[in-house]
Amino acid sequence: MTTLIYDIGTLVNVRQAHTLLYGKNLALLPCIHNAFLIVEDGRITDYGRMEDLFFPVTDFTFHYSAEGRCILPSYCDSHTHLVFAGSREDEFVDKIKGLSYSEIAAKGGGILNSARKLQETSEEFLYQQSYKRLQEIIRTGTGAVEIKSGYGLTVEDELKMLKVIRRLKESSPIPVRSTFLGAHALPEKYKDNREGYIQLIIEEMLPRVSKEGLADYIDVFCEKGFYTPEETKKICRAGKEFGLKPKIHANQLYASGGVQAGVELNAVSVDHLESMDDDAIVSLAHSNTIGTLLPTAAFFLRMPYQPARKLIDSNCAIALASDFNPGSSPSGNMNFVVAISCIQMRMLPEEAINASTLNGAYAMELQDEVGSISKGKRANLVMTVPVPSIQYLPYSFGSNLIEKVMVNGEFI
Ligand SMILES: N=CN[C@@H](CCC(=O)O)C(=O)O
Ligand SMILES: [Zn+2]
Repeated sequence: MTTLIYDIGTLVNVRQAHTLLYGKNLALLPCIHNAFLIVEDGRITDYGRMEDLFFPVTDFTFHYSAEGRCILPSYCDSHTHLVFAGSREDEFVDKIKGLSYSEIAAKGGGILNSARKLQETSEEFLYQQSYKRLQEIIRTGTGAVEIKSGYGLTVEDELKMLKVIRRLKESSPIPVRSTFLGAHALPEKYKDNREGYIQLIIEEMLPRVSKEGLADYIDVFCEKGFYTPEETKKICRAGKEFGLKPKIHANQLYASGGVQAGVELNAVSVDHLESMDDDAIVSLAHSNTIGTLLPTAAFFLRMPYQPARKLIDSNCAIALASDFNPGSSPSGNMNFVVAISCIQMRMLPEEAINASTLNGAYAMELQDEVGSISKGKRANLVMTVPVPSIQYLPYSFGSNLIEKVMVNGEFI
């Protein structure tokens, strides 16, 4: 089945060969104006300028005129917790009344609140709720996603979450990557026995996760009041023994050494980065580890935004992700992530698009499948409504500017 899309106003992020984009290269966004795109059996097979399209449009099984609209690769959302049970709007109201994220966590809210809800929820119901969220983010333009466990916090409940992620992988039309986050918080039962819970993760959870092939990555919430850099390294090294590469939560609330721990572990990514000191920036800049910024978490928690400009100007490799979760970012809408990155973190629109597509794909090791308009990659694309320019997308935040979404070569 061959599909031609012609009269594309701007075909965005077109690259045959590519590498992870560091520093100033993040601003280089290759585009073709007045373009065509050919898709065969779900994959991109050709593209170019309209004047170089030598076949009549009627030669193609399906042919659509984009009538000047833009086409971009779908978003690659490399950090979510979209498998969760219920919502936490009561905490949202507590935050409005002035309680901090740490204060809410200390009074049994936060991650432990979601863990209690999840433990009481059946695998089937958890799957149904999560499947709806997955469908919703696909409709808003996400074409590949990473999903974490971490609201189970017991052997059986962590496995339950990971099995739900596996079912999503099987039923999802877009690629899904799975991350084991047993070390997301310290369960109540272990509050005086940290060592005991870490032992449970390493000796009981990890072997089962590995035996059942349930995860691609290992994550730890490396933060004051959660897990120390030393504990993070211990857990991630154990994960590596089982073939799981680290992608960790670092420097969200404090500059607590998480970035340096991630770099030392050769993590695929260190994520959050609201609280960066010079040491952490230098460490990240001299590494192959991607810094994944989650600006909607900073927005929702009213925290300082990630120092995106400083990170890019220091030559770090930056990705953007939604952090979709019930506590600190109850939205998986990557259009808003891109807009807020430009508005509040002073990223250029070109940088934000690259960081949420190609670099996001690298942050899930899916760069050969998705993240750019390249021959051989999946045709996971978004078509905008008529817009005057690419810069208009983050500028006109809040409007739905996506007219159509293509997944595996089909408009959904
Ligand atoms: N920071 C740690 N984990 C999530 C928040 C989880 C929650 O509050 O439920 C995050 O990435 O923001
Ligand atoms: Zn997170």
